[in-house]
Amino acid sequence: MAAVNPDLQSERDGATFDTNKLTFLLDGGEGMTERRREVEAEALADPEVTGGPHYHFMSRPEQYSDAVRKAVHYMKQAKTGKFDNPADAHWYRNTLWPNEMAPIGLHTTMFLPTLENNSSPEQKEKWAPLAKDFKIIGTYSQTEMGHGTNLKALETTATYEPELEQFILHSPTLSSIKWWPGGLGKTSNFAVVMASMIIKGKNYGMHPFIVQLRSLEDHTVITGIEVGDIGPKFGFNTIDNGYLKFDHVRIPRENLLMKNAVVEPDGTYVRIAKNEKAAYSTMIFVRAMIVLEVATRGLAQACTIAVRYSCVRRQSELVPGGPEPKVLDFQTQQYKLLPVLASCYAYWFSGLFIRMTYFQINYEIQQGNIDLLPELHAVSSGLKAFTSYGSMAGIEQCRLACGGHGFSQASGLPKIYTTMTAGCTYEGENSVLYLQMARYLMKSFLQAEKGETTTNSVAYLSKKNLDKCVLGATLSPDTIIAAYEHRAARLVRKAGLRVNALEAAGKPYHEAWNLTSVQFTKAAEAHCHYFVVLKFADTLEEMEDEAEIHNVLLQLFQLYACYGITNYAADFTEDGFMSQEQLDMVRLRVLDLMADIRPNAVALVDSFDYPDHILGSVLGRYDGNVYENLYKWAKDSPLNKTEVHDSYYKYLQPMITGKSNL
Ligand SMILES: CCCCCCCCCCCCCCCC(=O)SCCNC(=O)CCNC(=O)[C@H](O)C(C)(C)COP(=O)(O)OP(=O)(O)OC[C@H]1O[C@@H](n2cnc3c(N)ncnc32)[C@H](O)[C@@H]1OP(=O)(O)O
Ligand SMILES: Cc1cc2nc3c(=O)[nH]c(=O)nc-3n(C[C@H](O)[C@H](O)[C@H](O)COP(=O)(O)OP(=O)(O)OC[C@H]3O[C@@H](n4cnc5c(N)ncnc54)[C@H](O)[C@@H]3O)c2cc1C
Repeated sequence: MAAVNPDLQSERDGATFDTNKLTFLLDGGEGMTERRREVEAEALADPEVTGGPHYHFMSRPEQYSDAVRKAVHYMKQAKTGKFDNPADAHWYRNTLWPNEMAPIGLHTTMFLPTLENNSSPEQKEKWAPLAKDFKIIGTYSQTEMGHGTNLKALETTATYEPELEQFILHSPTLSSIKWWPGGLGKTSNFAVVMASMIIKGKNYGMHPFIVQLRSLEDHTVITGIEVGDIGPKFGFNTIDNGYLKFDHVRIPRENLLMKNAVVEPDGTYVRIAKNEKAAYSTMIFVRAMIVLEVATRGLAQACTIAVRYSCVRRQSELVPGGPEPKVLDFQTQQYKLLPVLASCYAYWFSGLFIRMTYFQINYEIQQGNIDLLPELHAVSSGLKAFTSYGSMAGIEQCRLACGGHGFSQASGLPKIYTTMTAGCTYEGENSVLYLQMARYLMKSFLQAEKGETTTNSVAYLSKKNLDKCVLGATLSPDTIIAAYEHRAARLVRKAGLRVNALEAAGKPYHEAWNLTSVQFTKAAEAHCHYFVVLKFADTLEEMEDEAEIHNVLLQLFQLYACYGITNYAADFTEDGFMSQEQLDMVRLRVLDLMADIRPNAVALVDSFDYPDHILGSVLGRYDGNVYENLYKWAKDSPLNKTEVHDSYYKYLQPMITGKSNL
């Protein structure tokens, strides 16, 4: 390995804590880190993983094709049973497709989980092994050209015919064509298709059906089905998001996944699930995973790149006539990057929390206890929206902080951004998810107004909140949490009271709701902000024995919280809760905290522990040897393969010389 750039080495030498120990905390324990590193090291040593063509120098069809090559490599490895632990599979995939979507991504994240969680025991026994062994490759096909959000309006029909015990799948309109499912266009031969189930003229709403799309022999499309790729996108170009149209395609009754509802041979419909939204369960799972796996990790990579580069890049003057400083020594550069880095840590701890909570509550749900489903739905929706919006803005901030070189694909940042930002839309558009959280907040507000106790994430709504902020210069976690609680409770209450007032003035509830939805979206955001602050504080409380790490995490916590207060100052001050003096103090503390964190900035991003291959960035290389590798990158550009490009002979030469050598 090349020598490390001394400007980065000096940062590492000056760190006040052991990065390894912080990595253990982020991974969930030393054993988890060791295992992740083993899996990554094995993948990195494999030329099938690292040795393919250069991602950025391929056309889109080449990018897709190379991603399929990798998919086959992955599936061969998986078939040996080496990824029986889902976490191992996950680390391997992240190394194989760094910031790319695998053509079989939906197979692993939604198709298989839907088969496992929505099938009857017999169906699970039949389908899950086929999917696990990649004998069939599937996707999750729900969204249509006309509707993604409003699932009640999905137009694809599955009409039951008792005589033959079959469902007939049909796409009755242009807008009913399935549109967007990942891996649908060219890769998958099966899909879970969400369709409105009709029995004897009655529409029972969206249900999951397993449907074969292509021959298992030669991949030709099944009669009555039309399927294809939807074309190039803002990102996600290694995956064939697709369209799918049915023309009266018959499938057996048994292809309705029957864990939550059964259709008997004579067409009798029997609901089994206690909650009518049981068919939405895979979406909850993915939303809960997006927080850490998509939003936070994307941001962590962008921070790694921008912070390292900011310690390698020297520009301008700090001391008149003095040497050019590292750009991270400018306060404005710290202001661009360090609050973003703090938010990344904040999201990380919320991500760990919601992942664990998902598995705990889902276990309860599988045992038949659905009491906590509304809480899980609300928190996973809200956190997915809050963290993906925050990461989207944070990654762009990181790109801006890298100046001109940030705009080059060599920075790795455009790829990280376009892949991550899709997470603001898929799996529930963010405003729509905030409004789901808002429904929960409205209900909880009404409970609190009645004097009932609210619990879990909304416990603060029925508590007596402080009227005056007691935040002082020590910035204790308790006083910070109290301030965020006050803000969220006030915004929820204000929105709730407005709904009530509009209704009292004669507006129907739906109109009162729509007229309050901007306020409610802000209330939902404030609630999520509070929750993320709370989970960060909980993490600090649980790890008090690691003094050096605790110190630096406490600084990050304080920076995250203070920066949030300065950004939303009106929310904290307009009702007189926080005084102008307190706000001024918080603003100054942001600057002081940045200075405190600055010496550990590189160590804090090193702790995310991303191998260079995953970062895919010339600017963020671990060794900091940026300039020589930027030069190499440019020389590798396909446009430089010949001294004179073909376009000269085609277009320029005839214009300049009046003749053509072609
Ligand atoms: C190791 C592993 C790593 C993994 C690593 C992951 C990587 C990850 C890569 C991903 C790769 C790309 C993957 C993209 C894949 C797609 O994008 S798949 C398509 C996703 N589509 C969506 O998310 C659609 C969004 N829309 C919806 O979810 C619903 O229609 C809405 C917006 C929630 C509204 O639903 P609705 O039926 O109109 O319901 P609504 O009348 O609003 O509410 C009725 C009641 O149901 C409740 N409700 C609504 N939804 C739910 C629910 N899901 N559950 C429970 N209750 C619910 C409401 O709270 C409400 O309750 P009440 O207030 O009445 O008590
Ligand atoms: C990269 C990517 C991958 C995807 N993968 C899959 C997949 O594998 N499988 C699959 O089935 N789908 C997939 N999707 C589809 C995705 O789930 C939907 O696009 C998403 O749920 C948003 O729905 P929509 O497109 O209908 O947006 P729309 O609902 O049309 O959103 C447009 C605007 O309308 C607003 N809006 C809509 N309804 C409301 C409301 N009730 N209140 C207030 N505002 C509202 C939204 O906030 C938004 O601003 C994917 C999408 C993308 C971009």
